[in-house]
Amino acid sequence: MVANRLPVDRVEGEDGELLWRRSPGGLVTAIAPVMQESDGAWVGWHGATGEELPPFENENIHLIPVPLDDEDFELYYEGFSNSTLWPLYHDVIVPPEFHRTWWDNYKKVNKRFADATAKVANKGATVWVQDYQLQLVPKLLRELRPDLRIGFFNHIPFPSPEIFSQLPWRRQILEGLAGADLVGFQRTADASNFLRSMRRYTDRTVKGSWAIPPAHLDGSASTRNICRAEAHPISIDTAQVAELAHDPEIIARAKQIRKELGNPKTVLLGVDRLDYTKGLRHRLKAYGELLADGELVVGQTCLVQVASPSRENVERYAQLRDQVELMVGSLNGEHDTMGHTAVRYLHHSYPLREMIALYLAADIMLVTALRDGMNLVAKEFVAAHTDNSGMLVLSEFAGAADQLTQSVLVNPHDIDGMKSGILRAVHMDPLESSRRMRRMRRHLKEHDVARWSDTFLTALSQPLPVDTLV
Ligand SMILES: O=P(O)(O)OC[C@H]1O[C@H](O[C@H]2O[C@H](CO)[C@@H](O)[C@H](O)[C@H]2O)[C@H](O)[C@@H](O)[C@@H]1O
Ligand SMILES: O=c1ccn([C@@H]2O[C@H](COP(=O)(O)OP(=O)(O)O)[C@@H](O)[C@H]2O)c(=O)[nH]1
Repeated sequence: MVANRLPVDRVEGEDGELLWRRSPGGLVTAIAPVMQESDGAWVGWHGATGEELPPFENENIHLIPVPLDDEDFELYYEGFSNSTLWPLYHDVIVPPEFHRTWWDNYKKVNKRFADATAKVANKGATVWVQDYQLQLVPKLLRELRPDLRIGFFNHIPFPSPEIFSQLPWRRQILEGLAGADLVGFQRTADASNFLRSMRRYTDRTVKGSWAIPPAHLDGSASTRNICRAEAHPISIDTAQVAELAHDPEIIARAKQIRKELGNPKTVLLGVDRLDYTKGLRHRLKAYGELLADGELVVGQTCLVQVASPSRENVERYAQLRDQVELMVGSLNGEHDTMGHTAVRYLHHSYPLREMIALYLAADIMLVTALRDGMNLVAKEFVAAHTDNSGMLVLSEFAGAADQLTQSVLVNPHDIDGMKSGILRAVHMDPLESSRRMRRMRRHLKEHDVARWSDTFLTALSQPLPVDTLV
């Protein structure tokens, strides 16, 4: 497994001691259980800059750290990955920036990951590269180690060719990905966007889900390096979430959370990295209008919004924090009473057990992303409600909308539509909500993260249908 992040981050404790903390985000949530069951190694960055660490074990996973220095952090991680690719791939919600120095460093760091992987992979091994930070690794790795079988999974959306074409290095990125035998995406639309760009910007021929390099000069067909693109929607460890949801301590904690909120009739919940893709401002606007209209009343309703810190030095993230905190302050100023609050805003990151307690404490989960690869929070909320209580309000622009079709689907750009969606969820007949939650939970039981990785790895191991392709 090769990913920008290892499952743990190196952080400093209060007394300056060095500690390991679980890394943020859904990629780690999904990959960690898969790797705990495997005897492979995980190559990735350990979250701190300027130190080289030897390989080590953590929670039964063999970890191989790849170092990043301050310059890599600024140019490769905050720059090209999170200020060029991230906004470009998420519908240009904010304008992507294109800087040649960032691109140069992205190439350099991708090479470092490819070298580290080439060094540790056994002969003929399967290597699975994760996400947009490492799109050049498949090709670099194939050049170094033609014996490997290489898969790639893109956790975020892949944009339409019209948007992707803005990228000055679009051809190099596509060729980098095409080094993989199989490129997986969250949604069918992402896979077809990728194949359309392959057709438009490389010399490959696209046949169905295959991107085939040109024939050799002697006219013989080129069977090496044929790449296939498919949708493989990621999921969660459904059984683990359900098990934690039955843990008496966690159930007690959920009750305590509701009590501390003043036992309102309806608890709404949002849990997001503080990211402009998550639609936090749109959500707060809709909620604020429902309070102003008198459709929801403080004391009877409370919104708990967890906004976990993310990419804090990137300007757009710092701006978003200011905007969200201004909105929360103003909402609370206007609608709070002495005893009750409109929004309980928490700029923190919580461990899994507390996350499950929060899901259990909530009646309605609000996932209103403007664009999101999958959104595992939506799936975790449904899986945690093993009694089929509660309801999920879900943006149609999150990958999870393809699977959680029994949720209340909303377009977060349509504030009136979102307000009606929230009210529909709040007032839904319990028989109907319970039927919908049951169907979604059944889906998640069958389609968990183990099935995701099995299906992907099985597809990756299949031989090429050479006769039909060349
Ligand atoms: O590593 P960070 O920069 O701190 O960001 C955290 C992760 O965010 C993104 O998560 C995505 O993967 C999830 C699982 O597939 C998916 O549900 C979500 O929609 C995506 O946004 C990012 O893709 C990861 O690489 C980051 O580690
Ligand atoms: O305080 C927090 C906030 C989030 N998460 C986890 O982080 C993941 C977020 O994944 P998602 O796909 O929803 O979004 P991403 O952050 O990857 O864009 C989920 O597993 C959450 O349970 C967590 O452990 N603590």
